Amino acid sequence: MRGPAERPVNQEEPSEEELKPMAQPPPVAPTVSIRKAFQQFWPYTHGVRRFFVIGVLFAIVAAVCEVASIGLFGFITDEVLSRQALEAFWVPALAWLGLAIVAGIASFVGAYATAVGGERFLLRLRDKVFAHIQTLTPDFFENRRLGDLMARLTDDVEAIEELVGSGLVRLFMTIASVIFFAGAAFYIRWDLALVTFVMVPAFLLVSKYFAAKFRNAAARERLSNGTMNSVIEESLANQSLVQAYNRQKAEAKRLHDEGSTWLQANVTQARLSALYGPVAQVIQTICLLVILGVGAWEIVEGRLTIGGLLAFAAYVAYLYPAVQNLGQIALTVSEAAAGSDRVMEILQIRSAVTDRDAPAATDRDATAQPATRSHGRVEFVDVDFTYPNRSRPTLRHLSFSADPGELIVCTGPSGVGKSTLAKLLLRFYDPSAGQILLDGVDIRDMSRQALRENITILQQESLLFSGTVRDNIAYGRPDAGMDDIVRAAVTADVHDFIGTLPQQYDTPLGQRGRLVSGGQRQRIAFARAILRDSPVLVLDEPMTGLDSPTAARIMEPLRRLMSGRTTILITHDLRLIPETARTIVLGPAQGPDSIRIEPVKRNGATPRRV
Ligand SMILES: Nc1ncnc2c1ncn2[C@@H]1O[C@H](COP(=O)(O)OP(=O)(O)OP(=O)(O)O)[C@@H](O)[C@H]1O
Repeated sequence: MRGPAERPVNQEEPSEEELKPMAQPPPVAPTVSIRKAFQQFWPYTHGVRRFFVIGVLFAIVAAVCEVASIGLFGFITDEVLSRQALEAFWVPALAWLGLAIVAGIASFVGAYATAVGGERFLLRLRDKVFAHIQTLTPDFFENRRLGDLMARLTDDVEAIEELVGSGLVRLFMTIASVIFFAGAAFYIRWDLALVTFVMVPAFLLVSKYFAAKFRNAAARERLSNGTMNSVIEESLANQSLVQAYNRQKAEAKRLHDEGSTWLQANVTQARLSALYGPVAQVIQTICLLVILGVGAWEIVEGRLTIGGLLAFAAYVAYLYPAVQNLGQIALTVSEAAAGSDRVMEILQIRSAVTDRDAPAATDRDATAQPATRSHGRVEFVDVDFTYPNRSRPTLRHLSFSADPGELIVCTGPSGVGKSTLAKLLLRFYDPSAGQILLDGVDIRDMSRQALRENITILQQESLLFSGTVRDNIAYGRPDAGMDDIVRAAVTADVHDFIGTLPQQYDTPLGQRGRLVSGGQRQRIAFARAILRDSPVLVLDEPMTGLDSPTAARIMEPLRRLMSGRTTILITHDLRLIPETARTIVLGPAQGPDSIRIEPVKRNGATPRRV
């Protein structure tokens, strides 16, 4: 969170003063070219390309119909209007109507196919990016702001669709229109058409100038959109803290500041977009006037009919917006490139922890098999670990083993690495040195999925979702029947409490399960762990935040939960430690003897640390 607000916050509508442009944010130019961004995301269109092809083909049909209609208009002008021959009107008029209907149908089919292809592409790309993010270790999330990630998954992914989906279709359509209308203009009078083409480079230069500026503004807009989302997400997720500490105004100011940056970038984009149209319009008008002037002279000289001139002018009137559109597409694509840069960055991050492929596993241990249901023997063999962004090791020379069904208590001062031990066992990270074994197999030789099937972790804060009680208990075993769910709830001593809820097992638990108390959340989490029924259990401070009566109440369900499972109980709370448990006392990782295994802990005495 930021420091205290530096200037008073206006909680009403932002004043004119506040809406004045703030200090210009540093330009954030995308680091990838449009071509590279396109190459990166084009493969994701596999399976939907046919929609884009249909979109382009039907748009071309519509453009051909328009070209033919204009030809008919010229014909009607010369053959019907100039000669006042009404009988010659009906056939071209009917043909024109037919062309208009065909063009209408073709436009509809083309636009619809493009939209379907674009939406499917969006769905697929978002799924892929989300699936990729889920392969990354918790380390990635600890270093990122969730709101920004959400913006990348929604707005930025949408922008990419503009690049490789609808934007591409529009590009082809526009190029086809330029070719047809220019071809028709050349067909009528090639020399006059050449005059009109003299102005085309002016369009292209203007577009290039605008696109470069637009791209810069778009990159800033994408960035501030992500930051704004982060502020909203953080602030809403921590509302109780915000309100308890009277930080509403400061939070509103944070959002306002980020919103102002976003506003600036958007206003710049809108200004460029709005300016491009009139500038192009002026160029277009100059061209039309040149054509009319030269055309009038040609008519006077008898080298061109009025119908010919009107049709020619109409072709050019269609041609220039198409050329102008090319510039507009360049602006949209620039925006898309800014978004694609942010999505590509995420896709290029590789998880520090990966599943070994089969040959590598074979090199390591010819007998290694992915675990199905393990017996639950856990061994740490001389394990060292340093967090990626830290220079000092957190764990050094950690060795211990737990037999199937045994309880190992892990204690030691705060920050010494107890929770880290659990993260290593679940392969959120891999040790820097040493090995962790499950049933004698190095856990790096198992798939992460198989490993995690065998381990259930209960973290310091019981994490619940916003679904119902039933959904939350069945989270680790979605196929569980109601009987199993109820049995788990009874064992966790939470069934009676659930019976008092308005919709019993169908009661929604609210955002992060906040509609129930800490102790109730804890027991629901126990029921979830019981239902999952894995052979290894890691309990990270299961009593955190509970008062003595509540803690006493969950002791019995906790014992039931641990019974028959290899349990690593991380705790400072001596009430939890049974007489017979082996205790590991972690000390600061300064030397090889910093970890001590105490055989038995008695009389609630604190184990000594070496
Ligand atoms: N993702 C991370 N990146 C870098 N350092 C980390 C990370 N997570 C934890 N640490 C550091 O590693 C050390 C061990 O943290 P850990 O959470 O394992 O301690 P702990 O013994 O469980 O503490 P507590 O009893 O307070 O829960 C701490 O110094 C902590 O700051």
